[in-house]
Amino acid sequence: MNTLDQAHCDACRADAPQVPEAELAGLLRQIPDWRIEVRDGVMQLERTFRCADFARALALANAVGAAAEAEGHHPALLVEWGALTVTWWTHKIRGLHRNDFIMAARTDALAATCEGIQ
Ligand SMILES: C[C@H](O)[C@H](O)[C@H]1CNC2=NC(N)=NC(=O)C2=N1
Repeated sequence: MNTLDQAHCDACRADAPQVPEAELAGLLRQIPDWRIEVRDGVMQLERTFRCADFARALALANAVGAAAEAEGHHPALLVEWGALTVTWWTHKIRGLHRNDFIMAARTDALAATCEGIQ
């Protein structure tokens, strides 16, 4: 079975189902460094990466942005000196889709290739 970071996003439709509660725990176990945030009733996946400086936070943001463009699924990115906060959710369904877990795993894989990122 494909691991999450090797999977690709489905084109997400407005009537796509959110990840069922029963599947959340299993998916979260594959991205243990991410946390669930709920904002305006919308469940989101979020992780802050410690970076050596602003340039490395920006470099990781650009790498995640390129992956997002390739997959047609986009995060919120907060770039700060020394940190990048990445937040994934599916706007169309105002919640979490499997795509968000795929892209969180892909974000971890990208961060692992960037030096100066923890
Ligand atoms: C038209 C475009 O493909 C869609 O609006 C995509 C773009 N990227 C997206 N990204 C995220 N996170 N959620 C979406 O619903 C979404 N929709």
